Order: sequence, then C-alpha cells, then structure tokens
Amino acid sequence: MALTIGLTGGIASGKSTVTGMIRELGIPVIDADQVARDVVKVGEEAYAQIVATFGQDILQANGEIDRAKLGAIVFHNERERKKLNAIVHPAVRRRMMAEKEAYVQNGAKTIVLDIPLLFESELTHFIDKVIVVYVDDEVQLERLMKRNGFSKEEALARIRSQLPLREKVKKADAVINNNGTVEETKQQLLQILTEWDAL
Ligand SMILES: CC(C)(COP(=O)(O)OP(=O)(O)OC[C@H]1O[C@@H](n2cnc3c(N)ncnc32)[C@H](O)[C@@H]1O)[C@@H](O)C(=O)NCCC(=O)NCCS
Ligand SMILES: Nc1ncnc2c1ncn2[C@@H]1O[C@H](COP(=O)(O)OP(=O)(O)OP(=O)(O)O)[C@@H](O)[C@H]1O
Repeated sequence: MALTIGLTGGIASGKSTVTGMIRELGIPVIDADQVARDVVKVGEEAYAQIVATFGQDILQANGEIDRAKLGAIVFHNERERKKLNAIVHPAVRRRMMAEKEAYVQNGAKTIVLDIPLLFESELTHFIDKVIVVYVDDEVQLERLMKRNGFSKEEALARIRSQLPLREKVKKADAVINNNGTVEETKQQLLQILTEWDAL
C-alpha cells in the first residue's frame, strides 16, 4: 500500500520550498496549484464555467483567464470565491486522484499531494497523513509581500481567505516549523519521513 501524504500550510508558509526537498528525495509530488491552473486552460470544462459565471471581463486578449483580475475579485469577496471554488475544486480533485492512481500503479511507495486548501476544501479523505508547514504570522506576511511584491493590504486579503495556520496545525499529523533556516526545515522533514517509513 502506498503512503499518501498531504502537505499543506498557509500561503507563502513554505510548501514549495518543502516539496522541492521532497522531489530531490525521489518522492513524487502532485501540486494542486499547478493542477488548478491546468483545469482552467482554454477549452477545459471549468474554463467555460468560469467565463459563464464571471463574464468576459476576466479574460486576457488571447482568451486565457487573467489570473490577477480574477484574484482581485475572489480574494476580496467570499461569495465570489465560493463560486470559483465550486467550479475549480471538483475538477482539481478528480485530476489529482487520477494522477495519484497513476503513481500507485507505477509502484510508488510514497506520494505527496501539495494542497494549500487541504482542510478548507475537504480533500482529506484520500490522504493517510498530513504535514502542515507552519510559520508565524509576521514571517508569513513579510515573505508573501517580498515574494509577490504585494502591498500589506493585498497580502492580508489572501492570508485571510484561508483557515488560520494555527487551526491547520491542530489538525496535522506532523508540523514543520519553517520560521528558521531552510536547512532546519529540511532536518524536520527528514525526521518525519523517516518516522513514517516514507523514504
Ligand atoms: C484566484 C486565482 C485565479 C489567482 O491566481 P494566482 O495565479 O494569482 O494565484 P495561485 O493560483 O498561484 O495561488 C496562490 C496561492 O493563493 C492561495 N489561494 C488560491 N486560491 C485560493 C482560494 N480559492 N481560497 C484561498 N486561498 C487561495 C493558495 O495558497 C495558493 O497557493 C487562482 O488562485 C484560482 O483559480 N483559485 C481557485 C482555485 C484554488 O482554490 N486553487 C488553490 C489550490 S486547489
Ligand atoms: N526557511 C526559509 N527562510 C527564508 N525564506 C524562506 C524560507 N522558506 C521559504 N522561504 C521563502 O518564502 C517564500 C514563500 O515560500 P514558498 O514559495 O515555498 O511558499 P508556499 O507555501 O509554497 O507558497 P504558496 O502558498 O503561495 O504556493 C519564498 O520566497 C521562499 O523562498
């Protein structure tokens, strides 16, 4: 039986940093943000539903979804965000399960699913263990503003669109504290994976 690990955390808490380390260890990672981009490409079912719901205004000249425009709508309005989630999340769930199954068929011992909204979107039922990548509020805000060039207001709007990190920690099987150095984070990861016989 393959071990399926869900990796989650808050926006800019360090999930990609950790999945980079996991990939280096030879463990396959399925990235929900990437899948969420794929399922809204021109021609996909979710694309048509998004255009029908949010109108042509959220499209770029080439017909692709303008992510900045759509983000500006949904991160400031919970009702609109729920509409988008209801379109995108089922498609993400289906595709991630299919990708996971392909890795299982190929004999993978461990598979990691990187899902920022693991708890919010009730995706936990096909996960065996959950790792939460945690950082303190001020570290999260600072790293998000720096990485994305967001104002404090833009960064806080995104942070507040998610379940508080402290709540996620309570639901975790293991927590990686990413306030420190990248090396310290790697040591915590290795310890968890060794404990779970995931390597
Ligand atoms: C709103 C969109 C177009 C903005 O795109 P953008 O390229 O600016 O951001 P990106 O997709 O890279 O997401 C960045 C981070 O924002 C957070 N985030 C994204 N969507 C949501 C959401 N619906 N609710 C809360 N946080 C979210 C996540 O932490 C994610 O890692 C896009 O995030 C989207 O389509 N979201 C809905 C799908 C979704 O929930 N994706 C998250 C993984 S399932
Ligand atoms: N331990 C660390 N020390 C210093 N900077 C870090 C550390 N971990 C991550 N960072 C930086 O913080 C930012 C956020 O990290 P990362 O992109 O891994 O987060 P994420 O959780 O994947 O974000 P998102 O939810 O947006 O996908 C990045 O710019 C990254 O380089």
